[in-house]
Amino acid sequence: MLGDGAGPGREARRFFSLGSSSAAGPRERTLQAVTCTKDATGYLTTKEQFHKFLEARGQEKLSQETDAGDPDGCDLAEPEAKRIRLEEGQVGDGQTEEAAEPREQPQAQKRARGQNKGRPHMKPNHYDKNKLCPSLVQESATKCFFGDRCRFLHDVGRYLETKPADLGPCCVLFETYGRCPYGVTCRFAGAHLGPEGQNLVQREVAQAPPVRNGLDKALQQQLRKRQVHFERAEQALRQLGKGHLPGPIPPATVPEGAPGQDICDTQQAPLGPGTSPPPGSPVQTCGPLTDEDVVRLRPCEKRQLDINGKLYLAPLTTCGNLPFRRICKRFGADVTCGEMAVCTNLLQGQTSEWALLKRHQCEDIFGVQLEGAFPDTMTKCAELLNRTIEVDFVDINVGCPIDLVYKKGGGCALMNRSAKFQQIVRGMNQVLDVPLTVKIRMGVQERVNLAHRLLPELRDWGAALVTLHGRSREQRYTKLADWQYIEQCVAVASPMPLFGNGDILSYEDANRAMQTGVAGIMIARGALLKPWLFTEIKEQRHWDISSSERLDVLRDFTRFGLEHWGSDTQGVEKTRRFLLEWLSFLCRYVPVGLLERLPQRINERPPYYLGRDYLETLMASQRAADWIRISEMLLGPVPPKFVFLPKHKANAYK
Ligand SMILES: Cc1cc2nc3c(=O)[nH]c(=O)nc-3n(C[C@H](O)[C@H](O)[C@H](O)COP(=O)(O)O)c2cc1C
Repeated sequence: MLGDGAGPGREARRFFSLGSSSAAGPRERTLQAVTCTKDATGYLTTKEQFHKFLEARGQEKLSQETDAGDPDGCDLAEPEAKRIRLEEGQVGDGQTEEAAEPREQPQAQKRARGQNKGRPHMKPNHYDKNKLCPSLVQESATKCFFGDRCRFLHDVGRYLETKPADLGPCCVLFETYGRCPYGVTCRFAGAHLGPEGQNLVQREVAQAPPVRNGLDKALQQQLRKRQVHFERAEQALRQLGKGHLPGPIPPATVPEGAPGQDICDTQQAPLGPGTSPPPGSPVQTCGPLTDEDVVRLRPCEKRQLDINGKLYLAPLTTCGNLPFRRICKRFGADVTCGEMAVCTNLLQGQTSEWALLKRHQCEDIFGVQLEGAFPDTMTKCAELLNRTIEVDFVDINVGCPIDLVYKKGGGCALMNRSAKFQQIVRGMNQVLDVPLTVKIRMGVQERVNLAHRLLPELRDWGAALVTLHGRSREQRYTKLADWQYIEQCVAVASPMPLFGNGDILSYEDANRAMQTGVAGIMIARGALLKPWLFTEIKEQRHWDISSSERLDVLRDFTRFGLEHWGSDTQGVEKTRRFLLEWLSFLCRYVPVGLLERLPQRINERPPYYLGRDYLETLMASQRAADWIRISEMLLGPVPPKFVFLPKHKANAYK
């Protein structure tokens, strides 16, 4: 029996078997506690007993349960009214599908799906009423433009009187870059403030900025004023409107019949008005011409995406943020993708949407994912991204089940709108210099599979790769992914590579998946439950990771988070919220050493169990208050009146 070794929490050791309940079919096997160590309270099978036991051991009682997590044609243009805004962190797929729907019905009447509605919404500045004016923090800023009307403090002394205590002696930004841009507002400011309160600079910032794909302020202005021209997109859309099915337009367009004529590299071209030369005038060059400039690219000459056999970390709204992806990269993820971005929000220059495109330098094969329902906005957005960001591929989310997206014809709905779907794929493909990939589901309704019919079409439309999530929209996470169907689809997609996605939580799952003939696998919840899964797959082993090693992983996440979101109060609290969202999934991991039979399966619901030490027990708790406690170990005490309810019902097993 595994997990039988001695350890500090020996008396609390539990063993679990992966038995099938008599009523359940082979697919609905549950995790069952088969052995419990007794203490005065008897078998620790209930929450109350579990708490009593902890109390008896002198451990602090785990906090009370919150209600977090219930266990369980030719028209190419997007109508203005249909433009949508997803709330920050709303999922593009997965379990929070109703998060943005209007509340027409009382909560009780609705089917409990995988998201927590009515979450307390905190404004970002909620914690920092006594904020210091940025003009006093930013080194480049000289004076406050708002003068007397500025609502922030201008007296550093007064600010310091109310500023909460430092959270630690070391500032990650100061340590990494030799200076902390948050200066006196940093929650670790003691590490870099001089005797007179001046912000110290240790050394010059030598390395290139690690995060790419930021939104340039000038471009944002132009987007907001709708001054950006989309020449390639418009050309592509014109052709599509006429019923032509064109191939990709080369990055630098050459007027017909004028080979060798001067051209302007669109990558370098300014984006605003006046960027296009007046009609009839020769197109200007920005540098010497290459052969590629003067010869049209054929589809086969587009940049290729060769990720066969690689481990692909799925796009994960809210949870798949840049700090989390850095963690997964360190554990061996090969391919990463940004969280789903709404194309209309990108076209409007929304800062929060553009933040989803950011790429860390460790992300060597990186793509971004777009959601949209109309060829014009999707094609324009593709052109915009082609000119402005560094990516290896662009993915379209045609698996998104959320009603808000679906009802507007996006996400999964595109699988039933093949004319629009085709125009989107062809239009985007035409303006992108990087490969276009598509993520789909089996279909929309449970017993009406569409993927096998769409895959040959997607191949003809020019998709470089498709990922198939082996479930329908209707199914959500209620049943296991259908890998048999994925296997059938491999042949029809060929020679286009097909990645398979669904339920991979161990190297055995990964091996089985690869045996279906897919080009590679995409991992979503498996990475949230145990980001070291990538190592397990690569090293073909189960890793009985200790609770202190897991805490180190979380510590790294908070360091990456502070680097990414900032080390001032706002950055700390943002890091905490994303950590808490992740913890709502992490708690589902059952340590290898406690399992009687390996491996853990993703649809198995772990019972209440005791870990081999206090931390392991705490990490297994499904209570938001215990996740908060873990966050406090890493980021200090939460602000007064802090509340947290996860967006995703991570434990929505069915
Ligand atoms: C929290 C969460 C967020 C997700 N966000 C996205 C997303 O933004 N885009 C997307 O295509 N799929 C998204 N998905 C779906 C996953 O990428 C994946 O297709 C699905 O979870 C099945 O894979 P799994 O069984 O490995 O979890 C999300 C899933 C979860 C659990």
